[in-house]
Amino acid sequence: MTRGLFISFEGIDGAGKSTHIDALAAALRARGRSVVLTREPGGTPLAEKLRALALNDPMDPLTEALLMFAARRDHLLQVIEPALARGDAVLCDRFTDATFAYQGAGRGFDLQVLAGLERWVQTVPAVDAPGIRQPDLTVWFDLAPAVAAQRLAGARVPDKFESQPQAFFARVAAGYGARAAADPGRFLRVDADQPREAVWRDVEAGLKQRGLLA
Ligand SMILES: Nc1ncnc2c1ncn2[C@@H]1O[C@H](COP(=O)(O)OP(=O)(O)O)[C@@H](O)[C@H]1O
Ligand SMILES: Cc1cn([C@H]2C[C@H](O)[C@@H](COP(=O)(O)OP(=O)(O)O)O2)c(=O)[nH]c1=O
Repeated sequence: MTRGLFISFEGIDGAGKSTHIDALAAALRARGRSVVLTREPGGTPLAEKLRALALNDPMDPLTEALLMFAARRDHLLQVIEPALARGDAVLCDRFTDATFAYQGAGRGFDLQVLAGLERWVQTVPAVDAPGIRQPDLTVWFDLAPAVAAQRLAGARVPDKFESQPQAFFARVAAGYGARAAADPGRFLRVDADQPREAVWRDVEAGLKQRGLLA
């Protein structure tokens, strides 16, 4: 049976994740893989309710982090783990790196507490201790906040995070950089400040190089 494959997509709002997730899903399906496209926070009825709260209601950083991880636990158990057990490819628009980047670096919430929650939430029967479930690959769309803001201007109505000032996104971007530096083997950094076709070529090349795309 084909081994499951778990790929997350990360980057600040407007970096171009959504633009390329569908293309990767199509490329994998064209090669005969079953693909589950999903997102965080969200991906299950309960987690989508938590998403609506987390993205719209004001709350303190601990409450926000707990909602993100509560949504993640439900999503992991209901959707991601069963899909990986079937041998599917799971493409997830954001995962735990986003919590470290937004609630940790962006809001300034304690990274040690986040690391503890990560360990609790991502401990699953299919992964032998002391390991935890992590994406096999994280595609990180790296883009300067000023460029992302330009792309988003007029493109959609901003949610609670998207309406944050650029200084917030500069911290979030640095947070992603720190996560990537701590686990370089898992991260594929893509320069998102290029035309769409060039960004896609880099995504495709990175996957091919790792033997994840024929
Ligand atoms: N390489 C690119 N160059 C210019 N604009 C882009 C590029 N990639 C995406 N966009 C546009 O930027 C906006 C944000 O892209 P999107 O994929 O929704 O980002 P994200 O999902 O990371 O928030 C969209 O309007 C999209 O059409
Ligand atoms: C997964 C996750 C997302 N977020 C934020 C980042 C985004 O601003 C928002 C939703 O992400 P996203 O789905 O990328 O938004 P959109 O569909 O509008 O492109 O949630 C966190 O703050 N922490 C998290 O753990």
